[in-house]
Amino acid sequence: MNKPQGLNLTREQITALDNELLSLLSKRRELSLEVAKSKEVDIRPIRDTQREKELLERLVIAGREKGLDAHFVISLYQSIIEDSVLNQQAFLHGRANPDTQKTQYTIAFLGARGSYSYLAASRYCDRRQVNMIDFGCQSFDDIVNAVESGHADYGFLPIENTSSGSINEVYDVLQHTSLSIVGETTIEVGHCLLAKPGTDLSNIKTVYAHPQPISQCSRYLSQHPEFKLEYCSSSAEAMTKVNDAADNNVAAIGSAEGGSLYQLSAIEEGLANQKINQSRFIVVARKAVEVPSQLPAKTTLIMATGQKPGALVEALLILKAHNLNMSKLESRPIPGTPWEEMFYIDIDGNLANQDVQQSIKELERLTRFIKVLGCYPCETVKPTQLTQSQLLIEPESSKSTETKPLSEVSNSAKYSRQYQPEDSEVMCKQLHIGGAHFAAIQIADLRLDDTALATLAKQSKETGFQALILQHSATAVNELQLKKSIKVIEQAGLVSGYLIEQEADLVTANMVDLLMLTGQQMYNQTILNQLGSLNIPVIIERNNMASVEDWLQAVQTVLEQGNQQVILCDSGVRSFAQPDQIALDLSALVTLKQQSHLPVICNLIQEDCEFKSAKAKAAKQLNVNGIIMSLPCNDTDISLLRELYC
Ligand SMILES: O=C(O)C(=O)C[C@]1(C(=O)O)C=C[C@@H](O)C=C1
Repeated sequence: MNKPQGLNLTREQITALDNELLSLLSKRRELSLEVAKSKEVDIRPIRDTQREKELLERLVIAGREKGLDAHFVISLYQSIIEDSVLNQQAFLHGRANPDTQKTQYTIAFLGARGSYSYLAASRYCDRRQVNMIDFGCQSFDDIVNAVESGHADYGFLPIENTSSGSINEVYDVLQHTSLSIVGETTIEVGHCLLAKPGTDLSNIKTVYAHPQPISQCSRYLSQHPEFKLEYCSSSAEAMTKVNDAADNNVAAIGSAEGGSLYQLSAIEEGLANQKINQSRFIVVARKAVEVPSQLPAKTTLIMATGQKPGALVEALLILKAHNLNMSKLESRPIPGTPWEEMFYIDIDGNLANQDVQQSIKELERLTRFIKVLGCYPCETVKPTQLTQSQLLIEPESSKSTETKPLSEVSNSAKYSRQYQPEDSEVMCKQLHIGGAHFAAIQIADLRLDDTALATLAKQSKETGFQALILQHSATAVNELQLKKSIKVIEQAGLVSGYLIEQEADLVTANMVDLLMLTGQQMYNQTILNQLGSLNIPVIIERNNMASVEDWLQAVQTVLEQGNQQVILCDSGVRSFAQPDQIALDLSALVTLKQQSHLPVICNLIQEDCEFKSAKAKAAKQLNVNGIIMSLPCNDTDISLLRELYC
């Protein structure tokens, strides 16, 4: 074998080649801007997916001839095209709003340099080739105040994350601001464990992080019970703490990019539960902007429908009638009006569009309050895909061996609508959940004496509950006591259930009518497998730090084992600003109802009293199939239940 050329020489050649690649990419960008200019004149949409398909198809063939595989070529060009589309959008948006064209923007964001908000803001400025002047803030209110008062040109607010859902506090801030949404941007949130260079993982005792990264990395953190978690107001604060620490036994969760600003190294990478972990930010400014018709636009509305039953559904039907897609729906309570809620709706459409204008007019007649928060370019560039047959295009030379088309095997998950389009129903004696059936369930402490339990169970039945789930956090189940309690429940005409908090609790499976798995055990494969082998309904509660994807994965495990009587139960997720508080995740309910045919119920036990009613009613409007409350319930809960049954 010939002696290979020296490493240094090869590396020099690679460096030279990379420089050439960069020059070519830069030239491609310039040409893409030329295309934008001609599209501005011809008024043609920026996106041309037919052109993209032809381009990808041609490149896959050309790449194969040069020894490059199709997947590599496609993912490379999907990134290049995304960059090209976003640059064209930024260019045309700037042209349509000349007063926004400056050489520098003062940007208010959460935390300091290095925080995810900072990274999102600097990326936004980079794309527009403007300098960014930092205006780090301590809270969302401060960000809004900075822009309203003119101290900053733009504010960056995180609105949702692919693993932890909507950021409710930002929606609350939007209720009271005079600012308009003028843009959005999504960044990849690659969580790393950041420490001083040379620090060994085994030395780490304390981890500083913002509550959101903690929730998004819950699986990694559960594998490190030795870490003491310290909450910080931003990832930048977490990094500062590690930088300032005298010892090498502390780490922060943040991005590698942000960490480098604090001289920290990533000692562990890919901490997030989900492979794709992205955060979407909205950009707010004092003046609304116009979006040229060639750009894909989003319009965000805020509205209150009043207490009229079915009003939200009627409002959504207006959008449907105008063929408008709603990409997001969120609900928040209105302070001072405990029975009403404010809805936030993202519509895929331009405010200047006839259908959008007409729907707003029609919505005005139906609502007590409606305001457009802004119309802005949509920055989600859905990558163009090639079909299997296009991907299997073989180079001319190897066409002699025919490629068999891939069989269309359905791999849909059992919980999904692809697997079963219609809503499924779970029936258990007098308890019917799913489809058009709405159910109410209570959770009671097993330590109640039989007389007290009998009185409460009777009240529960009279109030409209159909099932009572017993809970007892003791290490071993007292079977005798349990049997007596179950008898009392059945005598009251209720369905009996047991809350599974540990493996040992599974002994109750042949005593009660149904089981509920606590969210804390949602990742316990042994329990999931055993629940899957049962022939009674099981309610799977979402872990308050788990993503919807993880939750559905747990449900899939149960379904695969055979048990098809599965009910999903959302008990809320940790709140962004107050990690000690649990709040129902309404946007997750929308996603869930779209993705899954299984019945969904909401557990209101941990919900803040102030927001409980508004949240429960919004959940009902989103076609949730039932609720869980604690036993006994108070007068407010009773009247809420009555309203929910209406
Ligand atoms: O050819 C165009 O129309 C372009 O705008 C250029 C380009 C590209 O970068 O290749 C970008 C966006 C379109 O969707 C298609 C192709």
